[in-house]
Amino acid sequence: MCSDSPRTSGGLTAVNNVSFEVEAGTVVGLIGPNGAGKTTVFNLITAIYRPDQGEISFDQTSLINLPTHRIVSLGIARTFQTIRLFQNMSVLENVLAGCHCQMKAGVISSMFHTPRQRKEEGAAIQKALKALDFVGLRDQAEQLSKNLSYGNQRLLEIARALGTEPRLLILDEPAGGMNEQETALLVTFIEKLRDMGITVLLIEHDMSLVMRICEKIVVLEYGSKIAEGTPEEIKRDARVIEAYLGVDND
Ligand SMILES: Nc1ncnc2c1ncn2[C@@H]1O[C@H](COP(=O)(O)OP(=O)(O)OP(=O)(O)O)[C@@H](O)[C@H]1O
Repeated sequence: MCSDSPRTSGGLTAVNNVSFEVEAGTVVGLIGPNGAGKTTVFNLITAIYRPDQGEISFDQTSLINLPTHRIVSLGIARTFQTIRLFQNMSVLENVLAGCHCQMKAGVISSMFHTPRQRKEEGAAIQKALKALDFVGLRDQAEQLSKNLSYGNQRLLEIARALGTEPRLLILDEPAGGMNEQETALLVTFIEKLRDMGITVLLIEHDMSLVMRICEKIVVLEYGSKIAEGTPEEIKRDARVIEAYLGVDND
């Protein structure tokens, strides 16, 4: 995947000339001070925003001009910085909502609840339960989402993304609001995802997490890329140190 895309919003160029690649099967971190343009990059990849120019591609397929549901069906799923769950729906229903955008049965099939429709629904439930199992929430499948702890709601968002069977999982501050124990568990999940061959691109302010699990880190400041490299290279990079000077990195 690479991107090279100015994105102007109300006169502000949020992201300018940012270009990087995410190698399949790796965990890559996108970091930078608040307002650096990290979420904007995610919104560009997932077609929430459109770049004014540049290219964003996934496995040699251009994502420019594709609608979000097509991007999901290519194998890209994401979570959001602010939790976006259907709070009054069950845990399972939330994951199914993600799976549904991949179902192929047409309107007629859905109206008459044909065998094809029933078969697809059964497969979606199995996929959803598998995703819940992965994040340890299967036992709570029937709970209302709003009754989950904050950390578990974040894990549910990951399960919902996994329900679409992505090849690339994009996580926006997955450890945000998690306690130490929940963060440690999250790290094991991300490592497991990588071992399963799922590529992970994440934004995270928890630097110890980023340094521990990312093979590569891309650093943004004021909408531009200021560094890219291994955790060791990034820790030593003078521009990165300067960008973070005075910022609490813990
Ligand atoms: N829809 C929008 N309209 C106007 N300005 C926007 C919009 N989206 C983002 N911005 C601005 O673009 C800049 C980059 O925002 P973005 O959310 O991408 O930063 P970020 O690096 O993800 O920040 P944080 O770490 O605080 O989440 C900021 O100055 C932000 O205020």
